[in-house]
Amino acid sequence: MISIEHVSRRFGDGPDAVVALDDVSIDVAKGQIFGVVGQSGAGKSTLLRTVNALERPDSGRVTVDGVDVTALSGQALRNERHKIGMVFQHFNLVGNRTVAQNVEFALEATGAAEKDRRPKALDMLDLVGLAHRADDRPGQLSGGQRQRVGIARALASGPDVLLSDEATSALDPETTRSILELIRRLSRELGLTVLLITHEMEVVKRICDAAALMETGRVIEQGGLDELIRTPGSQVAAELFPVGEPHRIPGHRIVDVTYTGLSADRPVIAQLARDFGLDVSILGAALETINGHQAGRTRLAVPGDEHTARQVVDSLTAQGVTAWEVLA
Ligand SMILES: Nc1ncnc2c1ncn2[C@@H]1O[C@H](COP(=O)(O)OP(=O)(O)OP(=O)(O)O)[C@@H](O)[C@H]1O
Repeated sequence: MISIEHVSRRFGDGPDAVVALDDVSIDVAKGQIFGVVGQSGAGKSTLLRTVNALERPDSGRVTVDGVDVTALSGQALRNERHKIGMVFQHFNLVGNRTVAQNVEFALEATGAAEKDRRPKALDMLDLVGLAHRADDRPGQLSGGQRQRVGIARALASGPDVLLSDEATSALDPETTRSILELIRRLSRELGLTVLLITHEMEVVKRICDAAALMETGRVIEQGGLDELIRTPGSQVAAELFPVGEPHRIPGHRIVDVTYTGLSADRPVIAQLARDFGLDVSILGAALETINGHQAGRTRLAVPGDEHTARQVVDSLTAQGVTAWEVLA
């Protein structure tokens, strides 16, 4: 649905030039919630802005539902933007207009007839649970409620794609959770494709189907969340499961075990002790609910040598979990 192909963008010239995007390629499937995560300055905002053509890449292209947005301008671009809703960190609502009027603005931009705007705005507000606040001003609402209005406004033009620029960064943890749940519900109900940028792993963990990690303009790793958490050495997985940096222990090998889905409920470590008679110690463990499913990682110290570690990894793999030796 969204295809970012070899996109590069540089700001400035000469020694002061900043490479904000360096050969970035990302594919977001229809209906998927895709998170781009990274530190400040990684290039996330610039990337998001290339998708609705607020930013032009120096090279590469972006297509949305098969349309090359990098090649559009004028009315064609404005029409295309109606298919792409945008949610902002600071909501960007107009303070001296009512909640309903804020949503109506978005409808006006699409050319909707005046008589249809208010009923449609109320429908949108109903979708986000705020129809009863239609005639209040944004200043009378909480941060979470304002973001709900921001979402209603973004959806008013009936977009296929929702771009979210740190939509929950200004909100407290509980409100963040409710906004993320709303985005996930709307994505599922409306078949919306969501591309969100965030610096918070919590956001990735809660709603993303897939994610990309960016660092200084480059994508360091990307993939489905299930796949990333089973990839040895994945930085996304290391942040999702905070079991710490591994340390060598004399006479032991260090093995990480990752459980997803059904394997999360199986007593695989007890089985290991029975099969090999090994006195395995647990150095760390993290259990998380990732996109609604339970997943976990356990770090083991296995007494023995490389050969023992290999046998343990093979046995764990045969039991349907993902295991690998760290610091091998
Ligand atoms: N219009 C611009 N002119 C010059 N430099 C820019 C411009 N926009 C972005 N940059 C630079 O490009 C790099 C990437 O910025 P970008 O805002 O995309 O990162 P980010 O990951 O979204 O960061 P943050 O989370 O802080 O918003 C930064 O070094 C930034 O200073």
